[in-house]
Amino acid sequence: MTGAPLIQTRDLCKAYRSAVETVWAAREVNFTASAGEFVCVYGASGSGKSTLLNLLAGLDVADTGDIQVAGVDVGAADEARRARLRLDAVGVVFQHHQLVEEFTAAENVALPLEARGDTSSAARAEAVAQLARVGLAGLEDRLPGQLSGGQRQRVGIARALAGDRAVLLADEPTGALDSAATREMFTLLRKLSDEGVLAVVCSHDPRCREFADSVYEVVDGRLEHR
Ligand SMILES: Nc1ncnc2c1ncn2[C@@H]1O[C@H](COP(=O)(O)OP(=O)(O)OP(=O)(O)O)[C@@H](O)[C@H]1O
Repeated sequence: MTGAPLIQTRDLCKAYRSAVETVWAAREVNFTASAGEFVCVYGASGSGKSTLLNLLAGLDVADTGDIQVAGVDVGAADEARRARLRLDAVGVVFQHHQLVEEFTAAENVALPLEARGDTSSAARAEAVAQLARVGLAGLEDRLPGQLSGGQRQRVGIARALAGDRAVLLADEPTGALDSAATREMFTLLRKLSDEGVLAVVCSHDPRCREFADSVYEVVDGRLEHR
């Protein structure tokens, strides 16, 4: 299922400059992706995958070019507006789950909801629903240390999607997982896309491409459709 474009970039460029060199981490990136799409992005180490995700998430700012995400002009948005975009529409997960170890699964998922002003009972109900959606019903009150690596990463996905966020940006989400948990993670991401989520997944793992609707390679900052 694919629908309206949720991400559109035009000629996005980002360079990192030091006294000795200029590294083009994004070069004229033109990228469109829609609701319900599972996009796999791969590329050599240092090619610019994380830079692209960080630009899409508004965690980093492009030098030139346009970027629209969920109806927001990210290039024109200030830091507060970009943070709000992440709370409302764009969830991000990384290789390491970045859960708060002292909080239960449900408390972790509730964090962004409480940050945007939901009451604690509404946040808890939504957290329980999101945990069920990622296959963790019944494990809401476990601490991260009482979950497997794959389960912890699922909590991270539930947290990223909590509040009905439509875009999921995942940077090497299976990098710390074994082979079976990796396959389960891609199966979950496929299911979420089938439910309407736009998932943009940077992954070295070739199995990611089997599950994706569209596949891109980043080569020296350029995004090439495969
Ligand atoms: N904050 C920064 N300052 C300077 N250079 C940077 C910075 N962030 C990234 N780079 C450089 O930009 C290029 C792209 O980096 P990026 O992390 O986006 O690549 P990547 O494809 O995600 O790599 P990996 O697979 O190793 O995570 C690399 O040459 C990197 O060294």
